[in-house]
Amino acid sequence: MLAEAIAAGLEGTHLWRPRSAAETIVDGELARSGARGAEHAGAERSGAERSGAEHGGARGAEHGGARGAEHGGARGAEHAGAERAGSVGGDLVWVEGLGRLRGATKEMAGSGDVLLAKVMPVLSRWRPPRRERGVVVFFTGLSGSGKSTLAKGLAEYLTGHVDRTVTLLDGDIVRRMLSSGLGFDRAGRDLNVRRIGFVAAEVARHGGIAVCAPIAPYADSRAAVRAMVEAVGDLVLVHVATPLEECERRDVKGLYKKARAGVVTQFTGISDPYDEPLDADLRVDTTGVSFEESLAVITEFLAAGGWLPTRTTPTDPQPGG
Ligand SMILES: Nc1ncnc2c1ncn2[C@@H]1O[C@H](COP(=O)(O)OS(=O)(=O)O)[C@@H](OP(=O)(O)O)[C@H]1O
Ligand SMILES: Nc1ncnc2c1ncn2[C@@H]1O[C@H](COP(=O)(O)OP(=O)(O)O)[C@@H](O)[C@H]1O
Repeated sequence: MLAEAIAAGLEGTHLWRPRSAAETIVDGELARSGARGAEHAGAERSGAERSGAEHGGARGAEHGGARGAEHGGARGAEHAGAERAGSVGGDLVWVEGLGRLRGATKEMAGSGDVLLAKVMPVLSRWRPPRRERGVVVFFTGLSGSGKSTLAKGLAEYLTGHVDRTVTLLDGDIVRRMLSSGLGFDRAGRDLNVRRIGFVAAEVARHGGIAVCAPIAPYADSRAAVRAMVEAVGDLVLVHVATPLEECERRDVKGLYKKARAGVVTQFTGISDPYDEPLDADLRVDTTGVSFEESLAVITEFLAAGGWLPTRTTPTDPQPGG
């Protein structure tokens, strides 16, 4: 009971959620067996279902046809297991810690209350509930997929609705201010993305929200970012999975045309690789979907995951409004 009391006391009941269908908690201990992952997705899923988006990946089916935004892909059964263990804020670490704590207190009969009073402040500092925990929303995707538009929209939305600092680290801005001089070869991109991860992790360390939007084409660099961020807070990886054909059709900056002509070299998707993320927390294809719809999918995901108060989703009435 002690562990449950601590989780409840922290308003952090979400922390009890196993991260995938393959992981569960049995009597306060972490086990990898089965069913509870999907069960826990229920409450989180409802908001996104209202918007016709898919959530809580164990189901895996896409709503709204080919144009629908797909949700929670990496939480799906296909990604269950090792890839997810310890990710999304390292909740398993938290759960395991509480499990161990619970085991220890069983041997200390009668001392639970005293222990609770002592450990609560420590645990609270170590792992605050998600609404207060630093979080990095990291968009990745091809040029023209919609990263900057969505990142800017999300940052503006958060600034207006959440009482926390919001830092926008857009790819273009970072390239000018933080990574000027770096090229688009592998080493340049890797360093650029790691720098973004470092700055974002510092924001998260102090309880803020960082919204990042580089292409971040390499799995290794993204993994390094995840490690940096999850040491201090949560990472929500959003794969803006707009297909190359659509990005090229948009050709917002005319770079695809130049890349096809060989004027711009090492262009992601044309002459340089993009590693499709296998660990994305959310996957959004913006093809034929309005900006407002895509943004709502993201804010609802964040609200359902406990990072935002549920009432701040764009479709819900706002205080005073
Ligand atoms: N060779 C090549 N490949 C891809 N992109 C190129 C290239 N050269 C310039 N650009 C422009 O730079 C923007 C991508 O910069 P990023 O810092 O996000 O890239 S990376 O994460 O370091 O790979 C990218 O911006 P977005 O279109 O906003 O993604 C491009 O406009
Ligand atoms: N649902 C959507 N979400 C975001 N952008 C969209 C959407 N639908 C169309 N777009 C358009 O796609 C383009 C994406 O450009 P941008 O945000 O600069 O992409 P990136 O930063 O990935 O290079 C913009 O012109 C934007 O208006």
